[in-house]
Amino acid sequence: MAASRSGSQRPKPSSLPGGLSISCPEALSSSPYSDNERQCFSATSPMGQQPKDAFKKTSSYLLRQLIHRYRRLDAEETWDEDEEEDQVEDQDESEASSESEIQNMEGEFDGVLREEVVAEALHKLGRSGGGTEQAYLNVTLSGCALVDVSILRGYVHLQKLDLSVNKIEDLSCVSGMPYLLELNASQNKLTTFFNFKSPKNLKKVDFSYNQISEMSDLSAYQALTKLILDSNEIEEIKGLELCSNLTHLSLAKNKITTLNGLSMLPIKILCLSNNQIEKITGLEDLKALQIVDLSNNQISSLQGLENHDLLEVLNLEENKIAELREIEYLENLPLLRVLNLLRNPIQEKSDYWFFVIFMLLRLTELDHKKVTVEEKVSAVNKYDPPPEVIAAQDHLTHVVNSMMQPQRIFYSTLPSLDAPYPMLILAGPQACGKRELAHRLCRQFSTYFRYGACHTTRPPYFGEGDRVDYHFISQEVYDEMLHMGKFILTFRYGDHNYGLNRDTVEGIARDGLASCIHMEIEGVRSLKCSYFEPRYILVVPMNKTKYEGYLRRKGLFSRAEVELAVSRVDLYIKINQNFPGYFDAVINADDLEIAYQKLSQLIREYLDLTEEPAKGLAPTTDISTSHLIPKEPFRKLSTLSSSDLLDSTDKNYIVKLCATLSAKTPPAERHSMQRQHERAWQALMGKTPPDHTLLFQRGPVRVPVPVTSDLHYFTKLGELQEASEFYDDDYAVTPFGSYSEERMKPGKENPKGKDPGGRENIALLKYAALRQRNSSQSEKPAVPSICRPGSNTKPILPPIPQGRK
Ligand SMILES: Nc1ncnc2c1ncn2[C@@H]1O[C@H](COP(=O)(O)OP(=O)(O)OP(=O)(O)O)[C@@H](O)[C@H]1O
Repeated sequence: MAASRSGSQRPKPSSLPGGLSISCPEALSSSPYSDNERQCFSATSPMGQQPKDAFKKTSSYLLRQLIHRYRRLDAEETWDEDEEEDQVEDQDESEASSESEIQNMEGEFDGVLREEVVAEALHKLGRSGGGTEQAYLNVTLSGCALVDVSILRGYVHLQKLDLSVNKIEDLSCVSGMPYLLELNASQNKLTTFFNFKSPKNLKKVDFSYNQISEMSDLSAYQALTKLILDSNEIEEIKGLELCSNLTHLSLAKNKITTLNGLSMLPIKILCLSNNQIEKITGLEDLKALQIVDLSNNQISSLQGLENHDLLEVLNLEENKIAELREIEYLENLPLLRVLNLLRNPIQEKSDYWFFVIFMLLRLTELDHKKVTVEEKVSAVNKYDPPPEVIAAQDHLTHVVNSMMQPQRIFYSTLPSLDAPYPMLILAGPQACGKRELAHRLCRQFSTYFRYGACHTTRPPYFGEGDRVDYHFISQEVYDEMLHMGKFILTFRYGDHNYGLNRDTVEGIARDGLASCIHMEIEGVRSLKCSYFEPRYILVVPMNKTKYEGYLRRKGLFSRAEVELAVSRVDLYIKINQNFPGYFDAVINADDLEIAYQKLSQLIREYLDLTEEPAKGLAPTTDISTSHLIPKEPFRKLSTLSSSDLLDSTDKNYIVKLCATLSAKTPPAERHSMQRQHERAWQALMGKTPPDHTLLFQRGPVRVPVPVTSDLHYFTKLGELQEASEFYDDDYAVTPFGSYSEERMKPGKENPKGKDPGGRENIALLKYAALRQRNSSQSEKPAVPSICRPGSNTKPILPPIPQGRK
């Protein structure tokens, strides 16, 4: 018998008692032996020919064992770790009921493990630890109501021992198992901790759901990799110092208050949920931590987690974390992907969700919810918006603020067939000389440009003139202007606000001049969101050392201001490199004189002031403009060649393209726009049109209309011409304004006597019929109102023509 134990060999019955197979047929089919094993066993074991009466004695134990196993298999199908507690309860109930069943069948069980039961529970035949024999390596005796398992002491080849869900108080039998690798003694009645001589290679131990109250020295268990001690009564972590292979430690549902005794361990998975921990101290040296569960504790700060670079999953559900700033401790954890902060006071913060996502952009799951890309983008836009978003927000603010004020027509928005209102923007870092360049340019080309002084809250430097360089205003005035929608764009630089006032541009536009303004890149970005389409010239010092020296010598700026300005040089150069065409031209500001010559040359080209088109940007010495013959205030872009259009680096491609396309606008459309333009100017000059609409007027206006029947001209803007097409004169009289319904009747004579035979009326009827047909075929065109209500009110803003926003 001793030989059979030491070999972990068990007798294999050739047949089971008949009564057993009838009462529990599934138990037989769930027997762990394969045919192969059986053959193997009978071939190697001297116990293979066990006498039949031995089984009669043990049949009741086998029955117990099989019923337990049957129930366990049944329960395993629905096993879920999250429901562990419930399962344990169910299992307890199941144990109790199976126990009573058995007791009913065979009387009281004394809890002593017998050899026959072990024989049935052995499985996994393999080479023994010594490598010399075939032996059963595993035994599963879970849920057998065992109290005394001392018989196992002789099973020296066991590698895996499952004694879970029993009533065991003493595990000293394990001392006789030198090859044991895994021990599951969960759900027993153990009060002592590892009270057996250490199996040298013991790796995984589960002592959960026992009554252990103290951890003892485990220095003998150096091979230990996984230790589960959940649901005990442990108050202090200790004895683990020499467990140099321990990677998984679980001490959930104990009475631990501090995280001591864990230093220098290679723990990757640490579970300390449902304890009484208040501070995360003592984890500093656990550099391998990957998964940490500290849920259901009393933790109020995340301090102590900031250096765990390998941390991937962190569960802090149901703690006392209240402040958003606590998230900063997790900010630099590069691998953190899953975080649970449910049921913490921090959840009540209004910014909680997006703030945490923003701080921990690598998260894939927060509070059991997947973090989407859209949420990450929103979080970034909220807390650290990219420059484009800042510019869009700035633009939006000014549009909304200005829309809330009474509307009026702007000179700078007047429709034009050729190009939008001309503006020149000099962009570059602070004090690079762009302001001086702008002033010189406006002096030289004073019939074309005027300097547009921005508003600023900064005090003037010595020598600066109010309204000459800036409009110097107080913060209160600035705020007031902002709320009144006065600005086209604003920008905060250093401690001061800057803004481009719409009235500044309007004043210059009213005088028929182009605006020349200098600003930083933020202003450029915001302006690019608007309908303005200026030319942007980048003025940037290429020699940073020289630039820095110049700033220092100026004596106006603090060290930090100088550093900021110099650092922005690279920003400008980078933008110019990364976004070709972002600036229409770039001028090196290292030498301001050369820079000005280049600028002036460029402007003459733009204005088409030279007889010969400029070849390159070689500096010119004579910059007097008296000999120049300006053809037009701004060169007609529609005359540009296709090579001009392809050259998008130094000219505004879109403007040229639109201008070229506009050259192909049908004549009727052009006439309509001309009329619009004319009307808008009249309105600006204070002349209120007699009718509300710009297109249909009462007074006859002579408009050249080509004779054609092409219905293509039936556009909203060309409605006037639609009707005119039914006349064959070159010049038609716009009819609607002076026609009453009475006049529309066929046969009625034109009061001016110009329509013999009612041709005009017929034309109008045809037109009405065509409009009707047109409206039923496509989108509904607005039927021209002959007399709109409220026609004596102020004119509305004219629509912005194609090519503009
Ligand atoms: N409305 C604006 N939007 C954006 N940037 C602006 C605006 N107004 C001024 N700036 C820029 O803010 C920066 C700081 O202005 P500051 O008056 O201190 O410098 P500056 O002496 O005018 O510089 P520079 O001589 O290069 O024009 C300058 O680069 C200026 O061009």
